[in-house]
Order: sequence, then C-alpha cells, then structure tokens
Amino acid sequence: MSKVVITIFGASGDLAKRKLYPSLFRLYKSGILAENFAVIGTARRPWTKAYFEGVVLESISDLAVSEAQAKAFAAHFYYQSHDVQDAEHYATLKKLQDELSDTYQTEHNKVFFLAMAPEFFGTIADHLKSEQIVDGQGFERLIIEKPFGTDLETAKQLNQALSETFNENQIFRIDHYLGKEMIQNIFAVRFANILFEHVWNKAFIDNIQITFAESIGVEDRGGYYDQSGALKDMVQNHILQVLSILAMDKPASFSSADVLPEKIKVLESLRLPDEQAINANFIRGQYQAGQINNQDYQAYIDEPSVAPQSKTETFASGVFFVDTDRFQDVPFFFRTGKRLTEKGTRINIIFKNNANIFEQTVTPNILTIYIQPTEGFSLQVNGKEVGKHFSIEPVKLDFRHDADALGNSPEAYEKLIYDVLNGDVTNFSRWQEVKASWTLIDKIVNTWQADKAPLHYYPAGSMGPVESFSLLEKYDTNWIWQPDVWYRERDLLK
Ligand SMILES: NC(=O)C1=CN([C@@H]2O[C@H](COP(=O)(O)OP(=O)(O)OC[C@H]3O[C@@H](n4cnc5c(N)ncnc54)[C@H](OP(=O)(O)O)[C@@H]3O)[C@@H](O)[C@H]2O)C=CC1
Ligand SMILES: O=C1O[C@H](COP(=O)(O)O)[C@@H](O)[C@H](O)[C@H]1O
Repeated sequence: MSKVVITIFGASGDLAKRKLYPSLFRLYKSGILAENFAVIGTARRPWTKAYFEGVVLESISDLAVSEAQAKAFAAHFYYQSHDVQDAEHYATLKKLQDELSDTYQTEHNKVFFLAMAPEFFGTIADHLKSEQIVDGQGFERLIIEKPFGTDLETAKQLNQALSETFNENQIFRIDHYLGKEMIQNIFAVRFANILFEHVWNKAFIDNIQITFAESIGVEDRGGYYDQSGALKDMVQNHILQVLSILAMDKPASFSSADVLPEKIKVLESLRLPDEQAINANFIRGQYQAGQINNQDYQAYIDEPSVAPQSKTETFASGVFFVDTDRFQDVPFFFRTGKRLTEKGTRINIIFKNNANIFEQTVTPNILTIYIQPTEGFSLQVNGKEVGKHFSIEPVKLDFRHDADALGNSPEAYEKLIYDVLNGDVTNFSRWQEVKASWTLIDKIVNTWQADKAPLHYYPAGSMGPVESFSLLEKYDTNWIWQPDVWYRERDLLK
C-alpha cells in the first residue's frame, strides 16, 4: 500500500482525464492506493474541490462498482488553481502539500506528474526546488510526459533543467508503450523460452519487422502533430524503445540495474546513416483523401490546425541496423502512420530458411507478437499437409485474445504509475536512451527538412506509400502482415 501525495500539473487536461484518473482509480480498487494518499490537481482554470471531484467521478464512471466507492476515491482529490509561471502560487501549493501529508500520513512521499506542454517542464522543476516543495523528505519522484525535447539540443537543455532539481533515478520519463502488456511480454518470450533464447541472433534471424499502424488521423492534435510528424511522434520514442528490447543482449537479471544498460547499449549501437543511406533506407509519406471501411476521410493538409502546404510526414518507414555482435547486419524494418488500413501494432520476427531435404521450398518460421488490438503470439511452423502425398505446408500456432473483451490488460499508465510508486525505473526511458535516439532521429529529420528526400503521398486507408514496400523488396523480403491485404494494397498503389 503506497503512502504518497501526487501532484498533477495539467489536472484539467485531456491526458489527466482520459488516462490518469482512471489509472489511479484502478490502483485504488486493487488496494495499492488505499487511505494514505491524496492527489493535488493544478491548472489555471478556477475550479473548486467539489467541481474537481465531479471531473474525477466522470472520468471513472465506467470503472466504479458503486457510487460510494467512486465518491470515497474522489474525496482524496484536491484542487489548486495555479499558473505554473507564477512563483507565488507555489507557496500555496507547498502549504497544501504539507497539510495533506499530515492529514493522510504520507510520510512526505511525493510524486509530481507533469501532464502539460513540455515548455513548462523546466519552470515547474525550478520552482519545486526554489519554493522547497522538493525538500528532501520522503521519496520525491517526477513523472514527465513525452515529447522529451524536439531534438537532441532541446532534449539536453530540458535534461539539464530537470537535473537541477531531480537526479536521474528520480526522473520517470513516460513512454506508454513500455507499459503495454505485450511489450513487457517480449522479455518473457525472449528469456523464458529456450526455444527462442538461443536462436535470437544474426545466425538464425533474417529480419525483424515492426508495424505500428493507426487508422485514426491527427484528430484534434493537428497543431502539435504538424510540428512533430510521425518520426518524432512514434519512432524516436516508442519504436526505438521496442527495438532496444528486441535487440538487447540477455541481462544478468531482470532488474533495472541489469536491463537498462543492455537497452542503452543497443541504442548507442544504432548505425548512423549518412544522407545517401537516409535517402535509400527511409521513406516519408503523407495521407491524401481516401476511404476506410467505406467512410470518406479528408487529406492531412485539410485537417484542422494543419498548414495547407504542410510537408509534415504522417507516415514513416525505414530500416535500422544495430551494430552489435548479436545483430550485425540484420535489418530491423519499421513502419508507422496515421490513416492506414486498420489499427494494428505488431512485430514479426522472420527466421532464416534452412536448407531442407524436401523437393520444395518451405516458408520461414515467423514469430509474430501482437500488441494491439489483439494481444498474443503466433508461430508459423511447417508441417505435413494431410493426405497420401508428402507435401509441406505452413501452419500457425496461435495464442491470441482481444485485450478489451477479456478486460485483463490494465491500462499502460496504471502499470507505469505503479512502477513509480515502487521506485522501479525499468520501464522508463533513461537519459542515455533519449540521447542516443535523438542522435539518430536528428540525422533523418535534418535530411528530410532540407527537402533532400521526397515526400510520398498515400491514400487514407492504404498501408502507406508504395516506396515502403519497395524498400523491403530491395532486401529480398516483404512486409509480413495479412498478405491478402498486402497484395491488394500493393496493386492499388502501382
Ligand atoms: N492527451 C494524450 O493522450 C497524450 C498527451 N501527452 C502529453 O501530455 C501532456 C499533456 O497533454 P494533454 O493533456 O493532451 O494537454 P491539454 O492541452 O489537454 O492540457 C494541458 C493542461 O495544462 C494546463 N495549463 C496550460 N497552461 C498552463 C499554465 N500556464 N499554468 C498551469 N496550467 C496550465 C491546462 O489547464 P488550464 O487551461 O486550466 O490552465 C491543462 O490542464 C503533453 O505534454 C502531451 O504531449 C502524451 C501522450 C498522450
Ligand atoms: O504517443 C502516441 O501514441 C499514440 C498511439 O498510441 P496507442 O497506445 O494508441 O498505440 C499516437 O496516436 C499518438 O499520435 C502518439 O503521440
């Protein structure tokens, strides 16, 4: 049971309402948060405690088993109207925090969640120190949201600003993909199965394919997205984090002290492409008008808050190489984009084809890790086709379930907040990881921004520009994912 006062900066915002309050409530229902906790919500709008409680109650309305339970939870929430740039407000915040620490006997343990635009992160950290809200009593942990900087330089500045108040072990940089059930499951697949552990290297793996496809567009985030694009929004953080788990060497133990250095080693071993390699190996695209499930969707440039001449990529694809003994020269292909055929987050590990004794070619073994919207694995193996002739055919061993239908997949934020309460940094991005990933991403962004690489267009409802398919063909492979859709898309794009 945790004893803590959690202060949420940006308490009236979208993230707080959609993710944080429901996650805190789940922790409350499971007893991890019980009586000894309080939440201070802050934002500029002048809400009262009663109004704030109402906001919290609404956000958990689908989760509560009874009104009494929901109300008892919401009673732990306090609100202070506060402009984070105004130093005076921090004095009131400190007073409230100390009072709540006494009332709820939280032993001065504190968590600060910055659910606000990143430009405010430095100011908040400064004031937490200068106004002695961070006072060295109890544990003091900072959770911050992405994006961590917009390039290496701004990330360094931000890190410097935060490190004036918090040390690295107190900073929890959220990457919500690291809280996903099946991303955490990669550790189990790799290191709890002798079947995979010993073949997880360049001698046996031909290539790895990471697809993070979304059918949604930019929704109401056009302003942010147009400044960001798919590469910074999804690849710098989520895709590279997942790649680091896929490519890491076996850690000595499953502890942050052993896991994190292995992940860092991968990210620091990513091959840095020059301009020529960027043009050859990375594809950017933008969606045009199209249809998904017979519904019409407008082009990206017609979305609200997007510049009409925007060259921002809504699709990014490419191939990374990790220069380690384990994976030297094994291609890690990735693709991610908005307004693609369907929501589908999955990883395919394609094993090498072995020389076989049969008079036919056989398909490679493929391990697929399904992350969303279904969770699970499948393994494609070869077997004998039923009948009197001897013929080999691929069969799929499939273990999959719909996460939502089974209700057994806790929100990523719930798991991550739980880790913060326990001081476990394993599932958070360390500064060295952020630094290494920006170093690579900056190179690609700089080439793209200088307009030295073409922007390809794709219709909404497709799987991105044809060039993303051609890239894999250059490496004598193709995207393994629902071949029927793949071939249809490929033909449509010709
Ligand atoms: N929403 C999401 O699903 C995701 C969000 N994120 C990240 O989370 C962070 C928050 O996002 P989101 O909730 O969507 O943003 P919103 O714009 O919905 O919320 C921003 C919050 O900041 C408050 N705020 C703005 N300026 C000030 C100020 N000067 N002083 C005090 N409070 C202020 C706003 O309240 P008020 O106007 O009352 O001051 C509001 O509560 C961002 O960094 C975003 O990139 C990351 C992943 C997903
Ligand atoms: O971080 C982000 O992730 C979401 C996709 O997350 P998922 O959990 O739904 O797969 C993406 O839509 C958003 O643009 C990005 O900022």
